[in-house]
Amino acid sequence: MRVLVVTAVPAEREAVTRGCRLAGPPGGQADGSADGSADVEVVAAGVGPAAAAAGTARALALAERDGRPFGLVVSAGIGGGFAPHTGGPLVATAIIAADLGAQTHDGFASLTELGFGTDRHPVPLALAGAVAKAADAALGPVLTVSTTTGTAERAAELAARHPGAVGEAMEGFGVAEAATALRLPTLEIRTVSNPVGPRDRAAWRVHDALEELSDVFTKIMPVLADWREGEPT
Ligand SMILES: O=C(O)c1cccc(C(=O)CC[C@H]2O[C@@H](n3cnc4c(=O)[nH]cnc43)[C@H](O)[C@@H]2O)c1
Repeated sequence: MRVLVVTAVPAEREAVTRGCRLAGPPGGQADGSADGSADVEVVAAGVGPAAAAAGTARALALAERDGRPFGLVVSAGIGGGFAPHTGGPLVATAIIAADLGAQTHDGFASLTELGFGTDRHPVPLALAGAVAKAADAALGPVLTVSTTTGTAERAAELAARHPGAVGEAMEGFGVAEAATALRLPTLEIRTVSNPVGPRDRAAWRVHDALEELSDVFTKIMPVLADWREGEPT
């Protein structure tokens, strides 16, 4: 099965590619079992949900045209962590558009609450759990925003609205929208570069998070290689 991994920037794409290479070449054993590596293509689609959706849709469409369709799509990269997840890998149990909706007199109303569609995408939970176990990652909802949280108040507002949320990033919902349009399952995997909250660029650990991202993909490649479409979600 082919896996499409979508990152925002080239540095994340290189980190994922390094991690995949360390897991060995794609292919399978003569008996059809996996050899611990998956056939992975990694694209850097740009920052934010719109760029992510466009880049994902393009990659999926080209693969369909070429007769080499993908079976799984993964949104991956660095991200913010909600306390207590201020470091390490995160795996989404749901991919949620946290600021897609309307400001009302009663506060924020999501797209779902407005009746205009969905503000969340499910993930194949059995696969997410296996990936999280392999990567020693925290499991929980990952929020997609168009504006990075910059205050403790906003972080608290998001955490209260989405109990159990482990992380925040800017691409997952866009990737999931494009994947869902082709009825493909989506995962989101992040490594924490900073705590979600007050804007403090000095607190960002981008290099460490990129190193961790490589390590995560080396660890999870056998899980991705063994997974088959249609398995329990
Ligand atoms: O506020 C700043 O000065 C600042 C400095 C560097 C980077 C940013 C970003 O907003 C990076 C967004 C980019 O990285 C992902 N990311 C990483 N941490 C977070 C976060 O806490 N909230 C949302 N996105 C985050 C994101 O997926 C983008 O690709 C700001």
